[in-house]
Amino acid sequence: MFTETQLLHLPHDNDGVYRTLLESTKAIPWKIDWATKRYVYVGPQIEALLGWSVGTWVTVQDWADRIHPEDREQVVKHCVELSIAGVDHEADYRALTADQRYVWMRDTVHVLRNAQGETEALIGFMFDISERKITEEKLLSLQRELEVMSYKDGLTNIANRRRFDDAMAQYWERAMQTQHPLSLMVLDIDFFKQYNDYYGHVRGDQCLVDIAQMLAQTLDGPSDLVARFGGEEFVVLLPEVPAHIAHQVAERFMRQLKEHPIPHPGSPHGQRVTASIGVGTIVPQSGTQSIDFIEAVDQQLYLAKKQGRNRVVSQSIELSRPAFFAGDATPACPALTTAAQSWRQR
Ligand SMILES: Nc1nc2c(ncn2[C@@H]2O[C@H](COP(=O)(O)OP(=O)(O)OP(=O)(O)O)[C@@H](O)[C@H]2O)c(=O)[nH]1
Repeated sequence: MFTETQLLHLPHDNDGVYRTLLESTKAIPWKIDWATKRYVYVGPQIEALLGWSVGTWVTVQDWADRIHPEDREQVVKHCVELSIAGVDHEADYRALTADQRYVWMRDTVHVLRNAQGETEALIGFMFDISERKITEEKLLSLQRELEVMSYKDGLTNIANRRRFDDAMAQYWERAMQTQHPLSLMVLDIDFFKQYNDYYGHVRGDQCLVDIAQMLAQTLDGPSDLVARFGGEEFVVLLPEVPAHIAHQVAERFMRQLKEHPIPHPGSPHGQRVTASIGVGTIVPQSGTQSIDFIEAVDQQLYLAKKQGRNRVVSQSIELSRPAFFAGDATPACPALTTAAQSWRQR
């Protein structure tokens, strides 16, 4: 235990008013002599919070030893550096309790300096901030949950359009840097209006869920991304995948759809649900835009529809650079016709 001389000396505190005040707050006061790195005083509240008796706080080593190993190095370094520099500071860390739990603490430290400006002592307060940390962690996890939700399609549980747009921007940039191919599939369910008309919207929704799952199961690349583009249309991004493999992936999905038929009495293709798929592959060049690539692949989908549906149409896509790059009046993507757009508007 501390002897009376080791305890904090408060001038003009003959009746112990200041000490009583200090020791009745929830914040735990302490003082360290900088030359010896020994505790001169620790408020008795420490025992109620951490279980370590006042007498066990002898040197700063006792403090450091009771910091969570994951927090220790960074907290000690931070506090020592600022103490030497004579700068007041604070630190949050997990403190070990006598019964081997951890409590989140905030230490606020005031540096006392002598007439020469040298650090003489540290005084401060420890606060129990566990409640605040729990609330912060709950908020963080809610925030993460919201972020995940904001990237998911509510019906099918796969990625949504927002997630696709982000992934496309990222993969496009990477493919531009590496000059590796990037493939895209755009898939649209055939005669889906008739499916809804025949079975109703609830069964229609279930069909979309089944197609999304089947599509997700068809993919095996670690960075492949399947997303619902909107309505009964899906997109699949295949980074680092050349044209012939992308075509094979699309055909694999078509086989799945055939082997696990979803009845569709209104469809001329075997009275089962079928899909049309446009596939495109590109090695992006500077000055080209991902939106032009998407539209060019969309045009392959349009061709698949036009040629009778229930098929895959693939093409390697080369985009012209926009006029301001090429220095002439060539449109950004001459391959794009308005046909794809007019089909889309139907
Ligand atoms: N159940 C359900 N239906 C949807 C959803 N989103 C879009 N649809 C329906 O999908 C149908 C799409 O119809 P169309 O664009 O004419 O396409 P289609 O009948 O599949 O014809 P083709 O694509 O030309 O083969 C419409 O009836 C929409 O109501 C959805 O979330 N749930």
